[in-house]
Amino acid sequence: MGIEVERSADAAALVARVAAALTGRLASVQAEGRVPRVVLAGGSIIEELHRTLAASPGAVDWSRVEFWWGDERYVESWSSERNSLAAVRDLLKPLGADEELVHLPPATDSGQPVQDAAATYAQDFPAGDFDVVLLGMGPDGHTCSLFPGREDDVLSTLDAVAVVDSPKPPPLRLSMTPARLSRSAYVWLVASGSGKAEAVRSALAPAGGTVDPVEVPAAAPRGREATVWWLDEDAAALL
Ligand SMILES: O=C1O[C@H](COP(=O)(O)O)[C@@H](O)[C@H](O)[C@H]1O
Repeated sequence: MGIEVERSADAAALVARVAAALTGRLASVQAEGRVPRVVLAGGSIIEELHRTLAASPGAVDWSRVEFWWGDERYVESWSSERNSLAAVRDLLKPLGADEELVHLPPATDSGQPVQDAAATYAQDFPAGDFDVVLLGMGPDGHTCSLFPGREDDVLSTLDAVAVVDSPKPPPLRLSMTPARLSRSAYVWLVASGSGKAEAVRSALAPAGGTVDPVEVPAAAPRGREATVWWLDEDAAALL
């Protein structure tokens, strides 16, 4: 299935729109009597989204939502480099998430080597699909901790991989694979700013017409119902 594009005028309009879409989706899953399963991410625009959601929680019972992370930096649990620490502070605590439903990825204080930590991280994933996977994207086209040219990570059939030499610090990371991220009803990637425009073009309007997911990992995860790239005009400028 292809990637749908939703454009917003600027970063503020973008996060407001994604926040409204997410609260609507979660509320409708709850109206069906299910506990929604959401995968969170890190990165600048996603952190802005967290703060917007905390201020506009919508008609969602946030104590009845389950959370995972698409990737995590493998550092101490208290490190400010952790994606999950920012999300807990800015989103989950303000909205009253139930700690029992928050699946924090392992940290180095677990004492595990990073390869073992990746297996522990994956063991905590649900047997079924996610409802919404939220993704950010780096200017190089990486998403989660899936970096361009890392074929073993991008094409892995495992649910999660250990990244030992990330080109973006810190070097040790845990990441869901595209195979696992794609086990979701919806995959929503959010990108803002001119720094992401070239990566957006490479994924959505590539020279020659075909995208190599190994070179543009952000293009790899696909939702079972839909894959939507939510862009502001600066990020979409080269389409
Ligand atoms: O390292 C990471 O970066 C990406 C993108 O971050 P951004 O600040 O350039 O928007 C993010 O999606 C990922 O979760 C994070 O670990």
